[in-house]
Amino acid sequence: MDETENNTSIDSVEVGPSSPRVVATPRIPIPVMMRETPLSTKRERQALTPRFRRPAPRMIKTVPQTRSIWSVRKDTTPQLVTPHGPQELESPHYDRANTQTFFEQVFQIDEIIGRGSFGEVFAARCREDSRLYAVKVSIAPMRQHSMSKYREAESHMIIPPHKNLVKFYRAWEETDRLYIQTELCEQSLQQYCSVQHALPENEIWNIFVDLLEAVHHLHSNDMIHDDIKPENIFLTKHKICKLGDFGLVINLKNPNDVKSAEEGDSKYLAPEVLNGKPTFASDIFSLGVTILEAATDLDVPSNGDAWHQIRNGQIPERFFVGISSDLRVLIEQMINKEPMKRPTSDALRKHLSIRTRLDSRRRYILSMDMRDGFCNLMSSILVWCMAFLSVVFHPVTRFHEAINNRRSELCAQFVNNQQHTPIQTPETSKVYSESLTGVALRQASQISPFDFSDDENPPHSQRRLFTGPVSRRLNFDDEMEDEEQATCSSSNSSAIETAEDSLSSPKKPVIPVTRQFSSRGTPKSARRLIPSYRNRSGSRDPTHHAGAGDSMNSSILDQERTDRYLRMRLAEQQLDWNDHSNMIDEAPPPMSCPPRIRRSLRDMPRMPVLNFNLLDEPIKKGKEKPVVEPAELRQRPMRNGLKSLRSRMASFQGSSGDEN
Ligand SMILES: Nc1ncnc2c1ncn2[C@@H]1O[C@H](COP(=O)(O)OP(=O)(O)OP(=O)(O)O)[C@@H](O)[C@H]1O
Ligand SMILES: [Mg+2]
Repeated sequence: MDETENNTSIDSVEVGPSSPRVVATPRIPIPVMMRETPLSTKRERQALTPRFRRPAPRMIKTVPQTRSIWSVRKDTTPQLVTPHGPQELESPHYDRANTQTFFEQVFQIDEIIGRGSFGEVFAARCREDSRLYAVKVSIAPMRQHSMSKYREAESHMIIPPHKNLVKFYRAWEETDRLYIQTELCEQSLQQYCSVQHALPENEIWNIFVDLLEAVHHLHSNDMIHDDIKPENIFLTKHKICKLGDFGLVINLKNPNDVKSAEEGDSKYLAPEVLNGKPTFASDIFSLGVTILEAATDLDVPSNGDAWHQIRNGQIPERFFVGISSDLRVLIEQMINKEPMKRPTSDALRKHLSIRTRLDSRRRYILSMDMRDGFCNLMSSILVWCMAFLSVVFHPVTRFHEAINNRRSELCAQFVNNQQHTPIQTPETSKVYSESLTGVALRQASQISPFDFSDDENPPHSQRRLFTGPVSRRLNFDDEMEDEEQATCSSSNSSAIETAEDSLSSPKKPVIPVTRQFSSRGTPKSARRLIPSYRNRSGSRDPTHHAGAGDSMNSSILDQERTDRYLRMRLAEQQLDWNDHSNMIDEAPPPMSCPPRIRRSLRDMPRMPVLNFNLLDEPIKKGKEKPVVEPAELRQRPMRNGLKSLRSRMASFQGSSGDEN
């Protein structure tokens, strides 16, 4: 085709000594199909074709089931593949009795990271050392007695390890499938290039140098890789290139390998291999195409004219824009049609551009290895330390926990045992209980702490008054039971007033009594216990019709209660507060008691013993005087401690004496 007729084509622009005329044409994008040459970059192809997005890899928990046309022997025991033949495979995590495969038992499978013609590749964490590996599993069960059965595994074992080759760990066979465990890399060069497209030149040189080292290592060991391509080249997290997939590797020392040599990927295939056997030079050709693809983002053709165009050295100039002449020359030499004209790996290493980079690259890889080794060492030391510390401090933490629990148990026990309220007046109960619970009395002057009539769940400190041994100890006699207990517990002294109940019986003398259970100020829990309250609330209930017997009983009960109350008040009045011989001698609180409670107990005056005999004395009818509740007591402000109670009692005594 005449170039002058198509001067709008980019590919028609020829620059260089071979072209006499340089035609500077405007760079109008032309669809690939209309171009003179079918070669294009991968980015251009992506722009023309609908974008295909590979679906996210599926999380696989087990090795997928596959079918085979081959009838296979189900040998379930895993066999380690070694250069000296199969050997028994052992692992502390493998249980023969378990129906799962060795792979499923010893590895925790993360995801599928790749699929090839041979098999599927899984990223899996080995339970033996908790590290991640790539495990390649053959898709189809392999034919029995197949000569090439273990080729990839054998190649891995034969090739001496090299920093630019994917590291091999082990291979085993189970249920006629081959498993190859190798080092896990971050991604393949093909994946990296498909994202980055044309890579910067320094990265290209690094890749070139790494791959050249790998190829040189293989060639110097009489091995031909035969499948060099970006899909079989892997990048680590430090961007170090590693050559992998030794499925087609030819060991020149093994005549069987040479005989059964297969062609690699046609995209990267040297032209002479179509009619012959792979050679070192064919590897160099594949490496040259790989570097060309990485450097120019060329969409490498697998066949057709474009395939021949590359092999004839007719790569349009535009692909080399921005690439140094050194790199371009080396690439062109490597993809030379004539295998004899291609440089050997050794000759390439001696090239000035590569030789200068080899040393720095070696140092970089060494430093990264050392860094990784150091990080691994530190992390394993850290894990050991953490394990050690957790073992050492486990008993200490348990001990501390146990002591704390015991201490709180003892405190609770002590508080319960120390509750003593021999004088069962609302005032004393309140003072004592509040001193225990730490509720300040000044708060009580504003809001009665016991007025939670509408609250079924009073605060914890208040709830204590109605539970436990306090109320149980208040039984002066069996009959009093709930009523008296509740009277003593319920310390709403503002409830002292003339009893409405006593007015219900006109025959009885009008005696001022304590209204024991007012609907306001008496906790519901206490109200429910008390028959008088129940009767009262029952009479309010329109559905409740109390009979004559009921009212008689209740008036007798009220009378009794009033009598008892008056006797109690008399007993209180006759207390000798200065008689210390009559005091209860209590042991000091133990040290396990919280200091706050200990302090309040220490500051409290000792409680006098109540003379209960007074209660048993027969009541002298007519002699008893109605107790008039002093206004001071009724409107009593809630003040601190027994001191105020004592002074009030004294004044009350005095006032009653005056009356006498
Ligand atoms: N060690 C590894 N680290 C990370 N990814 C890997 C590793 N080995 C394989 N892969 C991924 O799995 C894909 C297929 O792996 P591999 O090339 O070994 O399989 P294959 O069956 O030989 O395929 P093909 O014959 O097409 O080359 C690779 O392209 C790569 O994406
Ligand atoms: Mg492969």
